[in-house]
Amino acid sequence: MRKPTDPTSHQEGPKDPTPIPWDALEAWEDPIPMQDTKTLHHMVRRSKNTPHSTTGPHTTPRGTPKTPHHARRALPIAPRRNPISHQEGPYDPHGHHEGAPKLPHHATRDTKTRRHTKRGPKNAPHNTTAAPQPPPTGPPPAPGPVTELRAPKPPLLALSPPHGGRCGRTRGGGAELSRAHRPHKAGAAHAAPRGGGRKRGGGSVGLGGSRGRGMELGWLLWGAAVLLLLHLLMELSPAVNFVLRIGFYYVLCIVCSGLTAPVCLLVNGGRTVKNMRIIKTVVKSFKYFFGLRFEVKGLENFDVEGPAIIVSNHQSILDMMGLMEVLPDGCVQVGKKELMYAGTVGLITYLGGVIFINRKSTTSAKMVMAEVAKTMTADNVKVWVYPEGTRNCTGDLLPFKKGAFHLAVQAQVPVIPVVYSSFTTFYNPKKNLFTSGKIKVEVLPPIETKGLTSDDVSDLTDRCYNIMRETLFRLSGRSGEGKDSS
Ligand SMILES: CCCCCCCC/C=C\CCCCCCCC(=O)SCCNC(=O)CCNC(=O)[C@H](O)C(C)(C)COP(=O)(O)OP(=O)(O)OC[C@H]1O[C@@H](n2cnc3c(N)ncnc32)[C@H](O)[C@@H]1OP(=O)(O)O
Ligand SMILES: CCCCCCCCCCCCCC(=O)OC[C@@H](O)COP(=O)(O)O
Repeated sequence: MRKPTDPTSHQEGPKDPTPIPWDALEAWEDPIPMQDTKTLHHMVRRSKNTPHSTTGPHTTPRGTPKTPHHARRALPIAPRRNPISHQEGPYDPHGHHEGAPKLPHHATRDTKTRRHTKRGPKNAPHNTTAAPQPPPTGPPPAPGPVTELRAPKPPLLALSPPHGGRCGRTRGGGAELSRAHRPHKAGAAHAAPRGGGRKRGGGSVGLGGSRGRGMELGWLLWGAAVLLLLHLLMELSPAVNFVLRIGFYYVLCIVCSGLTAPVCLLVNGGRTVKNMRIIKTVVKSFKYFFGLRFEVKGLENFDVEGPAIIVSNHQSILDMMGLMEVLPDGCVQVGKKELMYAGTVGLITYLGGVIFINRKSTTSAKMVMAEVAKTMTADNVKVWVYPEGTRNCTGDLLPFKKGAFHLAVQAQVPVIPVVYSSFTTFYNPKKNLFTSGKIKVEVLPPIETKGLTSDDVSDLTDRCYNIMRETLFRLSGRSGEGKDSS
């Protein structure tokens, strides 16, 4: 007996002179899950080579390999045409053809019912010459989960070898339009099944296409409607506007962190200040989503020899955009250790070289800062610190913590103050205010610490505080206020 070519195998078997009537597979009643077509092809091929009687009860000759159970399960019901005996004839949607494999018990339950009601007793020989049946009267049978008997729409791309053509080394694996969707070729080896091929093919492609387009249009319309509604709500309610915009910012941070982290790992291999370049590039794009503009002055003040301590005011989580807008190369930040656990944002801050401190423990914070003082010169990194130690969106400055200034004196590096104008003109959580706006940023000249000691830290802190507060008021259009208070 000829060894069948297993379409699922990639070994080339003997050429088969007559192409498998793949269209017959389309005649099968059930939509065949893609992964089962191969099983099906396998079954068809195997059984094709087993001599079958085409009349009388079907007996499997001795020695024919059994249909594996799983393959039987995959096999659908009542084929349109018997792909094994290739009998021509009208399609009997409820008849059971000779040669079609037995179905597992559960799958035949519904068919039995249907067959009696529609087609006479069980197993009656299929009358291939009978006139086409009158359309069934009464309500159509409810489609069963497995025994759906309506002509299925076969997958547009059926995994099957090209029809009759050659597909390189193996007969398996090609993807092609299935019979029902292929343009009908005149004089094809097998006439298209009644009510099948041409109509279904033409119809289904057209139908599928227009239905697909209709679905897309529907979704687009829905999307547009939702966006319009959201826009209206944002216009009408400051609270909705605030929540949606800040929520979007959070989502942007979380998602972009998750996407940027692998890039940092791939490009730089792990935790390094070099990742800040990548992070900076991504975060700098955020301003466009929120209609924020930065007006920067004094960037040349970052051009100091070697490391430095940068201190800036801290108003909100939006500060990350201001930070990245002016961040010089080789600069890490000091952040609260809770940030490390902020999901993907924690990962990206870790990869960016952020120094995490425990604000609740002065001792441990001091130890970390002392460690940084030692290494920053060796590593030639700048360190960005928010001396207020927390966010403050009042338009004024909180009293400064001294940690950054102890760090600068211990490392004998300059302190470079950076001031951002007040966000209160466009951002105030208490008033649900979050609109577009302009932020003025000024990098002030460095303050030298060479020769200073820890005793000078208090003065250094106060000096820096005053300069920065005055600048803040100036940039925020409140000049004249900062001079009198110390
Ligand atoms: C791709 C898309 C990505 C999207 C997402 C964006 C990701 C962006 C990626 C990456 C950027 C990440 C950016 C993160 C930014 C986070 C920002 C924050 O988390 S801000 C909160 C934490 N930072 C601070 O807290 C620093 C400021 N604090 C200090 O420096 C403190 O001084 C500290 C914590 C060290 C200690 O704080 P104390 O609460 O004890 O207060 P005190 O007054 O400063 O110190 C008490 C006594 O200890 C002495 N002392 C302080 N530090 C000392 C030191 N280092 N050595 C010796 N003595 C010290 C002081 O002189 C003071 O003593 P006497 O009052 O003078 O008697
Ligand atoms: C899966 C959980 C993800 C959580 C998403 C968090 C998104 C964060 C967006 C960027 C955060 C930038 C760092 C920052 O600005 O943190 C605030 C701290 O400086 C000060 O904290 P606090 O005022 O003392 O509470």
